[in-house]
Amino acid sequence: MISVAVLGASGRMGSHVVDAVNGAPDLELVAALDHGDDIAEAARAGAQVAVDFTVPSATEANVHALIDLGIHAVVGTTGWTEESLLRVEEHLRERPELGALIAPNFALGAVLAMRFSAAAARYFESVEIVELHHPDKVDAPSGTATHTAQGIAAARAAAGIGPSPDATTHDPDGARGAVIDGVHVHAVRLRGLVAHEEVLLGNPGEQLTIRTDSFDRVSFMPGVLLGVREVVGRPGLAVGLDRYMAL
Ligand SMILES: NC(=O)c1ccc[n+]([C@@H]2O[C@H](COP(=O)([O-])OP(=O)(O)OC[C@H]3O[C@@H](n4cnc5c(N)ncnc54)[C@H](O)[C@@H]3O)[C@@H](O)[C@H]2O)c1
Ligand SMILES: O=C(O)C1=N[C@H](C(=O)O)CCC1
Repeated sequence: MISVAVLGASGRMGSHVVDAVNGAPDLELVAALDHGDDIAEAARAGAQVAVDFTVPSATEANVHALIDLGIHAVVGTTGWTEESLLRVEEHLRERPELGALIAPNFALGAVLAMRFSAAAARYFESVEIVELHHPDKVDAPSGTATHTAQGIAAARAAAGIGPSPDATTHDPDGARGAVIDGVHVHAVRLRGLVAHEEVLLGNPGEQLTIRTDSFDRVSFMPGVLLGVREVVGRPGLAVGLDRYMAL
């Protein structure tokens, strides 16, 4: 039995995680904490793993606190940077028995879409990303789109491919979107959506579209539970659920 605490337990994702943990025969929910609660309560309750679905401004501090408390971390909250990930990696070296999984998207379809996009990237001249989410989301572009762009850019760089062609010289209103590692990312916020992403890859005369849709937050739960079960045996930092999957 793995004892689990949930941080952000009252939120859209956290409340689903509470239900998923309660429904798993091999997991026990020992703490459901939200804003204003003392994170040390997770340790007092005996948590081995804490799942963090909070806010980008709080998640890094939560992970450092969990490491100090001797608790493995499974993190879905977005907003991570190369620098904040490095700080966690360094902190974990002080506690070599602990693991932390930080994953921008736990939906299996999204994990595969990120992998497929990186695999396809070297074969296409042009690539752009459109991410589409519910309008209550506080961050843009999405963590998933950022991670997807980084994977695509790394694959293109490794293959010696230059930037996507783009003749734009006049764009005073930013219509070409954000640019992450050279990849244009467009963010849509629309009532009715949950979490969606399209990767558009173009060549002369052809297009490949890789699309993933989460229609319901239950789609993230198998990945979260996989992370909880695996993190206890995988010390160090892992970024992306694919690190725990045999892909
Ligand atoms: N990785 C994934 O698969 C995935 C999926 C969906 C959402 N997300 C990300 O998860 C995060 C949460 O999304 P959401 O839709 O559940 O947001 P939400 O606003 O519904 O929930 C966030 C919760 O965190 C609480 N909170 C804020 N600061 C806290 C703190 N310091 N300690 C404990 N709780 C705190 C809030 O009170 C709230 O209840 C976002 O960053 C989002 O992008 C990731
Ligand atoms: O609903 C959100 O917020 C989501 N956030 C993640 C992201 O930013 O990529 C994952 C999808 C849902």
